[in-house]
Amino acid sequence: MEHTVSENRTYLNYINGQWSVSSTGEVEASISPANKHEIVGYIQKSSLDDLNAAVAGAKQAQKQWRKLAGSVRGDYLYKAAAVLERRLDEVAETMTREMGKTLPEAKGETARGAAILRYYAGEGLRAVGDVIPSTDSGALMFTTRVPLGVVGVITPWNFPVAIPIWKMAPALIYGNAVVIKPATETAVTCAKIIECLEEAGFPAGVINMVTGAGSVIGQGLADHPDVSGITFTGSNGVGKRIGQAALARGAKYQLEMGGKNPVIVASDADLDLAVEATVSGGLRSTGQKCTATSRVIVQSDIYEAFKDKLLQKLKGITVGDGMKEGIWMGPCANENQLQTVVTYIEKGKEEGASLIFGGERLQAPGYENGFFIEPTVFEHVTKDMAIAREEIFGPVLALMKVDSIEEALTLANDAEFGLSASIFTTNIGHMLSFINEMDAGLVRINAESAGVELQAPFGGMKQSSSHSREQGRAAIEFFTSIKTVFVKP
Ligand SMILES: NC(=O)C1=CN([C@@H]2O[C@H](COP(=O)(O)OP(=O)(O)OC[C@H]3O[C@@H](n4cnc5c(N)ncnc54)[C@H](OP(=O)(O)O)[C@@H]3O)[C@@H](O)[C@H]2O)C=CC1
Ligand SMILES: O=C(O)CCC(=O)C(=O)O
Repeated sequence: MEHTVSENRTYLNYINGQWSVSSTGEVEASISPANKHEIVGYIQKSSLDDLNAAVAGAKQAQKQWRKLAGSVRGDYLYKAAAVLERRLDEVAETMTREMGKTLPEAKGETARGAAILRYYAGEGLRAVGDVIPSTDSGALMFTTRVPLGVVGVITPWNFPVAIPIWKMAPALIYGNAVVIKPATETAVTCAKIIECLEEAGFPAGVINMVTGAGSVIGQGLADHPDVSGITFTGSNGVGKRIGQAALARGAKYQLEMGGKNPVIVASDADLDLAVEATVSGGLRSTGQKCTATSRVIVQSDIYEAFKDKLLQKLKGITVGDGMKEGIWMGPCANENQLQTVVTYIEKGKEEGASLIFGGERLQAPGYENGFFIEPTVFEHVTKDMAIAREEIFGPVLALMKVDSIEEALTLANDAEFGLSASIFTTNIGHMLSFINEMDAGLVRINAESAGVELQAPFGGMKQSSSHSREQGRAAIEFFTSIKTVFVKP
């Protein structure tokens, strides 16, 4: 089969300030999910020797890096933001070609990456501790914070720019060195971020990237005795394994995992707003966000009106190659993901839910080489069905009908996960019940479940995370340790 080779460059590991060839000599192609014959670039299948070299370089570099003033570390992040902004179009295009989200979404995410870098650059000048009155009037007692050392960063493919940056930027500003293992699916995009960081002039060894299999390089980071902290976003199974490996050797860990995010539509809701937000929150990025809406819980008296408006809106969704203008929804990011979505659609039908929109893989001419699926809606979904309980990570909405807000809240909370949840209502009482009773790390009123603000804490309850929070000032809790200082002259 002829390959449309759009780029035949191999993206190397970045170790101790050098672009390095792996000891394995093996590479694999990163392909476009919109056209599996299009190769975006080649990435290395690295070995534990490569990882060990990266960790050793990071360990050495961190000793000097932590001694710099926070403002000096911040200057590197400001420079990186400027470089990323200059290369925004190129980075965003690589992201779209490599994982499929539409170009406007990819551009928005890349701009968000630059904003995150600037936010954490500013952290270099903010307070880190408290003065605490001692019981000894002649003593000074205060807290300060110290970096962990070398931080391992394991990232998924669904936010190829924002997630690596929202993990690396706080790690760096607080004085850690990093070794990142990006998702294989989006390693070319990650290499471009690392190029931006390199251009910003970070000292050699402070930032390292090693590509390769999760089971080798990701697990190797989790097990490595010189890696003091591991931050991970991805699936629950892998996250739990990483957490256990880190716990076993006393390392700090932070896990962001799945969601089964509900939206409640109350009788008094602005239905147009609720429909708009359900479509955007559930189907943007082809439903591949941990914050994506997947359960739509609607009060019975407005159920039919909501459903009609929703189906009407879905008819206007254009599916296709995210590089093309006018496309609203791209493909699934890879073939496995497409298969997972198809399997859940089949399960939904088998378990007795009614398919009322979409449900088919798109394979007509123009789609045949990509991993495209229609936006899909089920109704008559009951709480025990797989499509109501498990994370699908695809453009599938499950409609559930309830009689009251109390019933809606009970159903919304009947999930293993607790990441994000929304309610659409104009009733202040419903809003307050939702804020108080909804078990989720993010609760949003009259706004979609997806989309987080970089300056606010982000993380989930229950199985969605390791109960830690990322982003905003909350990041300092993971990337530093508190030291309590008692000074007696
Ligand atoms: N919470 C979220 O935002 C995300 C959730 N998911 C969920 O996970 C499902 C599967 O997606 P998938 O890409 O397979 O997610 P994974 O959890 O497998 O991948 C996430 C990251 O972990 C790495 N990894 C894989 N195996 C190991 C391991 N044994 N030890 C350490 N690191 C490892 C991956 O590397 P490599 O790419 O090389 O395999 C990748 O960098 C999705 O359907 C979705 O439900 C997926 C992505 C993001
Ligand atoms: O909704 C967002 O912007 C962030 C989602 C996210 O962190 C994820 O899907 O991993």
